Amino acid sequence: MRMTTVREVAALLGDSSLVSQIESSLTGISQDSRTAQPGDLYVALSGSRHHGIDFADEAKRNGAVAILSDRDSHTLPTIVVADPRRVLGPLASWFHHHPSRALDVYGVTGTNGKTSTAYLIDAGLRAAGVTSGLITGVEVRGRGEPRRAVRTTPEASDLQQILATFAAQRLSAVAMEVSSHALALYRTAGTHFGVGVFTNLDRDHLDFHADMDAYYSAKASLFTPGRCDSAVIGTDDEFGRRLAAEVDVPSTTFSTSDAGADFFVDDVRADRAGTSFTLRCDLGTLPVRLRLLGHHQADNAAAAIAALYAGGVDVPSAIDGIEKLDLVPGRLQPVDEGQPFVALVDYVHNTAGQRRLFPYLRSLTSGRVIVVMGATGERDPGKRDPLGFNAARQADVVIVTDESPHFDAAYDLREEVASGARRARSAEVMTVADRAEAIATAVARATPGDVVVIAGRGHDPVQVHGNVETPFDDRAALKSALRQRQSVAPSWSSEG
Ligand SMILES: CC(=O)N[C@H]1[C@@H](OP(=O)(O)OP(=O)(O)OC[C@H]2O[C@@H](n3ccc(=O)[nH]c3=O)[C@H](O)[C@@H]2O)O[C@H](CO)[C@@H](O)[C@@H]1O[C@H](C)C(=O)N[C@@H](C)C(=O)N[C@H](CCC(=O)O)C(=O)O
Ligand SMILES: Nc1ncnc2c1ncn2[C@@H]1O[C@H](COP(=O)(O)OP(=O)(O)OP(=O)(O)O)[C@@H](O)[C@H]1O
Repeated sequence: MRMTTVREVAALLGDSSLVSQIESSLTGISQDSRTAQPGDLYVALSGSRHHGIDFADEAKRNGAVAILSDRDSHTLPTIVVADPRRVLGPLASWFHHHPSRALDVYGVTGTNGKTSTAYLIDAGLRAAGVTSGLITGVEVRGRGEPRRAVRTTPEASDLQQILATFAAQRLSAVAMEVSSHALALYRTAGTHFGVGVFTNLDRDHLDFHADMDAYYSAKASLFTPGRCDSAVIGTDDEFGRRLAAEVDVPSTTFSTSDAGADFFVDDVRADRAGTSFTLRCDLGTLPVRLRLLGHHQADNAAAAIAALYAGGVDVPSAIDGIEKLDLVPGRLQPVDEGQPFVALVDYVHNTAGQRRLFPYLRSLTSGRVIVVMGATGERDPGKRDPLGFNAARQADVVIVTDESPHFDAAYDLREEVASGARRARSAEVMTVADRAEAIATAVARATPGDVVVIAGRGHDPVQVHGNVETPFDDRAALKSALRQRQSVAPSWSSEG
């Protein structure tokens, strides 16, 4: 991608006089009136609920000096362009002196595995001596204190600010998640990716994308020549195979099923201690032993290794770091209070994730698999029934509870999931509205040798009812329930 000059920005913005006029006074770019700062250009976007221009007065009160929008405003000097959302990213990149050009940016997209793969890439970079920043739905981590993430992929103005901070901190690389929302909403426009990774694609987010084709196209747009130098593509599903056939940038494939892939994952073994596999590639036959749990982490590790190879990183050193990664927060995270059964927290929230997760859980026990689950509000209603059905087909006890209803009715969410579970006619199904109580119920029902998994929220530190955020961490709640049960039954005598 060519460097964007003021002239090119003016072309983007269509009004060079105003650009040069504001350029000297511009000290920031914001797309939210509530967080606009003195000296900001406020980008008033048209959205599904509001038009930002309606908040121009607030932006002005907060010190904004000009507006960029698709319509004029009498509140502040306004640059009018046809599609401000498309312009925002390149403009923010220009404003921050194109930070992504000063960093090796690894972008990971796909339905599942984005967070895990980003953490694995980061671990591999650090072990290979490459200073790396991390931008995931869990945290944003540079050299300073990590910050809790607000989005899986930050808004365009925030993203460029973060990348500029990483460049100023003299980091050499970034591993980041790229959500399909971010791609569809041009949040990563203006960002240059050295390596783009496509993990997999299956049904999710069809509340936002019109259909699977639109979902695929959003993901595929990451791998556009000029925006992304090389692609690493998982070819275990039809969309990955389609992308590998269509992509116009140099690409590398990884697979657990196709021995002809550039990186072939063979002989995967997953137990309670970790996951081992053999990676066959032109570097040879590489044995890999992860501390991470679940067969699917072999897929993510292969994606990370292939990405680092494509990025020119020393692979043996990178593998050493990947093997030492203890945990991806909230992804099959064990909670152990000495109980005689396995207790895990996982972020699985779609049927593709369940299809990989439940066989692993089943492999850990000759006893029962007890799952606590629900569905988040304002997300793909069409997946709720299948989530319940699929869980009940593979678990023995399904306890349906609240996740974050947002403005959806919590009772309806639970009933949609529970009716799917009951339809499976195979597991014991119950609904417990209060999440802490649901977790305590699972712990109370568990007997020695069982597996308990608290699914759907992973690392998520808050539950959202309406617009009220209440702190709630599944890992802490599970720990508390285990301690509570031990306190009343120190011998863990079974109540199941
Ligand atoms: C579905 C989605 O992603 N929507 C995003 C989209 O909202 P929108 O276009 O509907 O915007 P809107 O709410 O109508 O507001 C229009 C404009 O007015 C601005 N505004 C609004 C109110 C105000 O007081 N002041 C103000 O300036 C907003 O910042 C926005 O620019 O643009 C907004 C700002 O650009 C985002 O905040 C908003 O993210 C919402 C909050 C969201 O929840 N997004 C989630 C789904 C998301 O992005 N998730 C992905 C991962 C996938 C997942 O979570 O399922 C992620 O990358 O995090
Ligand atoms: N490669 C994979 N294939 C299938 N399922 C996976 C894979 N990796 C992880 N999962 C499952 O999906 C869940 C989410 O994993 P992860 O957070 O790494 O992916 P993600 O794409 O970032 O998810 P999200 O988009 O919700 O942030 C995990 O808890 C696990 O159950």
